[in-house]
Amino acid sequence: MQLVRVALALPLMRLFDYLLPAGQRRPPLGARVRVPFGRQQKIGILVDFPAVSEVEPSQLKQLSVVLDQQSLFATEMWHMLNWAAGYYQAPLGEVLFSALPSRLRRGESAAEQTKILWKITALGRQALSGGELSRMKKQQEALQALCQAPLEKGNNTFATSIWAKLKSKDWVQEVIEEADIIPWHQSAANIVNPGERLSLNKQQALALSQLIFHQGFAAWLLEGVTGSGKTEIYLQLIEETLKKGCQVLVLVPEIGLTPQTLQRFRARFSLPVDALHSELNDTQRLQVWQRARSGQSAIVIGTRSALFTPFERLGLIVIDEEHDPSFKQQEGGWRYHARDLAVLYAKQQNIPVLMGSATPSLESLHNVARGKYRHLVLSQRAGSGSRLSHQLIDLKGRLVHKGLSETLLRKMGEHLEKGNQVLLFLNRRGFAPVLLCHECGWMASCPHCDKTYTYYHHQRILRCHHCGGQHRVPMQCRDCGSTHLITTGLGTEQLEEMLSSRFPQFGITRIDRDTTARKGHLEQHLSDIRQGKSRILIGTQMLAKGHHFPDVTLVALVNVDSALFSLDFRAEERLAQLYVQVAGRAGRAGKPGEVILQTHYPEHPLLQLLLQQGYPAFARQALLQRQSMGLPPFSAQALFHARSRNEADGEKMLQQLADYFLQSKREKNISGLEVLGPMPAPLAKKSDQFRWQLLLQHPSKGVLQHLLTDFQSHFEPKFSSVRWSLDVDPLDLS
Ligand SMILES: Nc1ncnc2c1ncn2[C@@H]1O[C@H](COP(=O)(O)OP(=O)(O)OP(=O)(O)O)[C@@H](O)[C@H]1O
Ligand SMILES: [Zn+2]
Repeated sequence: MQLVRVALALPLMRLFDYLLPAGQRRPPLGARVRVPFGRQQKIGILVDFPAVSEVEPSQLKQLSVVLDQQSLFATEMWHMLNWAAGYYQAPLGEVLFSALPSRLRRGESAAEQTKILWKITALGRQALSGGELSRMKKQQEALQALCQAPLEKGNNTFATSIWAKLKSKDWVQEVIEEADIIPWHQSAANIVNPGERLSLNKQQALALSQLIFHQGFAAWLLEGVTGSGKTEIYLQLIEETLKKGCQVLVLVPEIGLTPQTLQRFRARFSLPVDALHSELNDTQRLQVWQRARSGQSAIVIGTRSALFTPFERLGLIVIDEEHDPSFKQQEGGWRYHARDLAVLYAKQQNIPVLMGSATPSLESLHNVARGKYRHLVLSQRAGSGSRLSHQLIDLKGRLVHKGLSETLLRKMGEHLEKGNQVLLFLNRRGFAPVLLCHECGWMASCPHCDKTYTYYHHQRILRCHHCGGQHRVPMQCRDCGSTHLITTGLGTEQLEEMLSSRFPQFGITRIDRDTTARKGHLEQHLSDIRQGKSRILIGTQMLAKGHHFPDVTLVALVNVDSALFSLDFRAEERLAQLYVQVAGRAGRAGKPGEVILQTHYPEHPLLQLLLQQGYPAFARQALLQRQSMGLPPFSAQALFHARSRNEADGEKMLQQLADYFLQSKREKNISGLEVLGPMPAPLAKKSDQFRWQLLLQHPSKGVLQHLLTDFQSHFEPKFSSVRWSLDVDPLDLS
């Protein structure tokens, strides 16, 4: 009897063996199968045909049914995912399943379904024009929509009941859509919309010609200052790739934040551009997966997980803002880095990968220095973008109005009077981060997280930014009973309030997670900014990323001092990147741009270096520092997290791990291994869970890999009360 080995979507490192029913043809690796598991049936993915099983032959069960006659994974994808499961020490089942759209995870068919469409009938048109529908608003809207184009049954914004009513009156009918799966490269004559393409400046042209001239795999780092026209280079390289009949994958940090980018791609190409964003439902996600796989999409744009989209013929991967930490999965069972995997994947396929940033990660710059990545540089802004002037304002001893210095307020006035826009960056939402007792110093803090509550003035509420918990604002101090409660610190809500009384004549838009939580609000805010309705822009990180606002001439960073003294060794890199990205929103179209940074520490070496010599000089120095301290990218790290409701258990479990690794170090004589911890995580308690961590570090990735693999096969931590996870190449130590 034929044995098959199956990976299930379970947080377990082991695989499961079954028997193939007699007489059944051997399915391909990467096909889904349904198997008995305890009393249930589970979907698994076939990963091996072992010769023998550790399970007693009498205990082996037969698999129930084979769901796919073809593998769901192309060879390169299969290799990449299998490699990644090993490298990131993740269960293969979790890895393979997370690469599939959820409908396939549930066992639905992978083949493209013929769609059923709703179309309007002649009777329906009569009803619409005859005004019979004035009291049936929804039905009227649905018919009006059908006048534009047919809608897919089961995949549109109108309720099923509306369609039932319309159908009962014969105003609509169901029509089966003719399958048209002609790959675009067989049908398309014109790839680019004329008039959209820009003529490149010298630096851009040089970079593009190197990219085009090179054949096969190469990892390119395009380091171009903000507004230097990196996107234009992506677009023109993509055009060349499409002309060869190949598809393109574009990875971006957050697609919802910058709808402009997507619009720019759609405006440029007259071919199908599919976006994978958070608002797609499961059906739409599956459709993008199918369209890319069958070659119907020319370009797929998406965040981290879009890397797992199957392509019929992939020719290029572009990664925009490659330094962005969101490319690293920070939660769950397998914490992969999409950029690093993309490089490996591109190599297997022998295609180029182009990574762009104004502020490349130190990892990527190190890879350039080691000759692993090729470097392209754009040192000047393109088109009418101007050079920026930078200024530090020393807040020490100055008069400050709610966190803003007189100098900044005056500058704001000047820029606004000239008809320009001003952008204020403050990475803290809410009114104030602390509510405290003026008599005794008690601070209102979340009982579940041991962190202070953020105070929201407008809603009169306290909110915990870690667990999302809420509390009404107390009237009195819990310790001394005083009613004299005050806020300290500044959040975006308070900044908005202050500025609207200071500059009542100018519209203000605030962009943070609170003002954009509802669907459509972000788009509304961005459009207010673009139309000039609002002239003062206040925002958190959300406003710093990739936006192009031509009328912004002044950008101010209100308060970034806490990042200067963080314990995280990556904090300086993050701050430098943030500064450059935020600053880069100024002076992008013809008008000179000014950047102001307020600080109590103007002499801080990081600020001095960054402002006087720019990001490349900062990065060079930061790399030297990392090297002298043996930190990444000059060493490899792996971080164990443990969390439990009981304060002691997480620590105990990690102590066992630490002992295990220290023992391995002695026994195997591994010099250079550092075992740091267990120590409380920087956020030591969250949602009633106590959080601990243990950090391993070794100069060699390979050595660390071996240790971890050994660990997985030898060590079973015995604490049922503790949930733990392992993060290889961690980016976030919180
Ligand atoms: N060759 C060119 N000639 C004229 N204008 C250009 C050229 N290249 C780019 N631009 C314009 O310069 C602006 C910035 O370009 P683009 O958005 O491509 O830069 P970027 O480097 O991707 O920016 P960022 O990293 O800040 O997002 C855009 O308005 C773009 O239309
Ligand atoms: Zn909390």
